[in-house]
Amino acid sequence: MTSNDSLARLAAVIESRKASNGGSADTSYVARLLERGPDAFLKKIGEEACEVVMAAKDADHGGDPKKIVAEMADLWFHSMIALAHYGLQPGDVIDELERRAGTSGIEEKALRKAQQRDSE
Ligand SMILES: N=c1c2ncn([C@@H]3O[C@H](COP(=O)(O)OP(=O)(O)OP(=O)(O)O)[C@@H](O)[C@H]3O)c2ncn1[C@@H]1O[C@H](COP(=O)(O)O)[C@@H](O)[C@H]1O
Repeated sequence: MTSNDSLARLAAVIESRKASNGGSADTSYVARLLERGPDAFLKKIGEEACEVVMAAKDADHGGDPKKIVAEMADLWFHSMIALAHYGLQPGDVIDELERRAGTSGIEEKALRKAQQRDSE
């Protein structure tokens, strides 16, 4: 199974929880978060991002880098709940990364700054 398939499968589960309209909030963590709304899952995204940073800093000081994987999985998972809430798909993010492929971040930033200057 490719990573795209895994993301698509998880997105489909999240969509099915969304379709239950909070009906399975007693048994489903996803349904519960969707029912609680953006404040709940956006807070989790912030927390999980901090946990990724902490795991990476631990790894810098001799900790196990695999902890970064676990924290990053939590971050991706909660981010996917946000995507579903806003009617988006992981494929939209992958398409955006594809669109950026081959464009250096430095080149892109210089172009953006030039466009900003032109519009001022
Ligand atoms: N990938 C995940 C996944 N990753 C993390 N989590 C849950 O995310 C929660 C938050 O993680 P934390 O480390 O912050 O734990 P916590 O302290 O219990 O969290 P809070 O009390 O702060 O909410 C935990 O309860 C994890 O179990 C996930 N819950 C579900 N999934 C996927 O979503 C599917 C549907 O899940 P349900 O909707 O629960 O059936 C599952 O089959 C999985 O594929």
